[in-house]
Amino acid sequence: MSEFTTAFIGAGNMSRSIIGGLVAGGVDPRSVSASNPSKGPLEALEKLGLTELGHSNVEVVGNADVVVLGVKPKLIQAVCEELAPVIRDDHLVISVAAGVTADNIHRWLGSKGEVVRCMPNTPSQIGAGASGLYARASVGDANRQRAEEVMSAVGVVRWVQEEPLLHAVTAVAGSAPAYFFQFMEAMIAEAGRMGLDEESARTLCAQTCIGAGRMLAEGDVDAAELRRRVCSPNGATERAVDAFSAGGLDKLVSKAMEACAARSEELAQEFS
Ligand SMILES: NC(=O)C1=CN([C@@H]2O[C@H](COP(=O)(O)OP(=O)(O)OC[C@H]3O[C@@H](n4cnc5c(N)ncnc54)[C@H](OP(=O)(O)O)[C@@H]3O)[C@@H](O)[C@H]2O)C=CC1
Ligand SMILES: O=C(O)[C@@H]1CCC=N1
Repeated sequence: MSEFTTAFIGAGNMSRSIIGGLVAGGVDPRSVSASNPSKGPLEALEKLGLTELGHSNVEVVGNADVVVLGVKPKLIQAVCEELAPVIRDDHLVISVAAGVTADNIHRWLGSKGEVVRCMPNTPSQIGAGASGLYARASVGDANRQRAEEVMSAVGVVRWVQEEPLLHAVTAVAGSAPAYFFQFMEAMIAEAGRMGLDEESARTLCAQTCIGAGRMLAEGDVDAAELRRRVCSPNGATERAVDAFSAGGLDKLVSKAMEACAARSEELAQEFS
């Protein structure tokens, strides 16, 4: 990655995941700064080798080239207004907040900074993230490239040309690790009821999830065909897949993703 400095405002789950991924990927931790009101999250970052840590958002921005807004959506306006005096016109400001629009962020920053919205997910922490990016029309090529460079360092990136598509990115990637965790929780619990010890159930389940994900990501075969290849006619898998279909899995997934995207849209309205 090219040389630049990045300041994270808010050091909670998502910032920590991105910083963890950047550092694990070879970014010099001294080129990353972070601010947070409470000490706990900063102590976790100290363990990653970060030295520029503090409680003042303004001070932490210092001379950073890139500013990442990692606070909850309801705090974005206050944080932007606080940062407005130190944001330059050419600053790249990346917001990971769900919903909150790029135009609002730019306005709250005093109409300064080149604002890119990002919808990342927590697997960024291990370099296996999946992020959607959207840039305001005024963002120059250099900062578009830099935003992509930051997020590519922690996973795969896709640009969306229309901002509302970030709601879909939230539903399919930002929030989605939680769906898989919930699915795995249920699988591990059932494997336990069937008699497997917890460690074996967890290891076998997690590895199966990784393996299935990699087959889809790395091959040129679609998910439906990969599923069919596991289902021997009148075999064991078919019974499981039939049970999912009879239980309305497709509809349930649509309903869950629609609810997720709808909440993301609501956040955009609530914090405008
Ligand atoms: N978690 C996820 O999987 C994802 C989250 N996001 C987005 O990331 C953002 C952060 O979410 P997440 O990391 O989960 O939330 P967290 O609550 O884990 O982190 C938010 C952090 O912001 C800190 N904070 C509170 N007030 C301020 C302030 N005024 N200035 C600076 N920092 C402050 C909090 O500190 P303290 O605890 O001391 O109050 C906390 O550590 C949200 O906008 C969310 O929409 C996007 C994609 C995925
Ligand atoms: O739950 C949320 O609102 C955030 C956005 C995506 C993941 N976490």
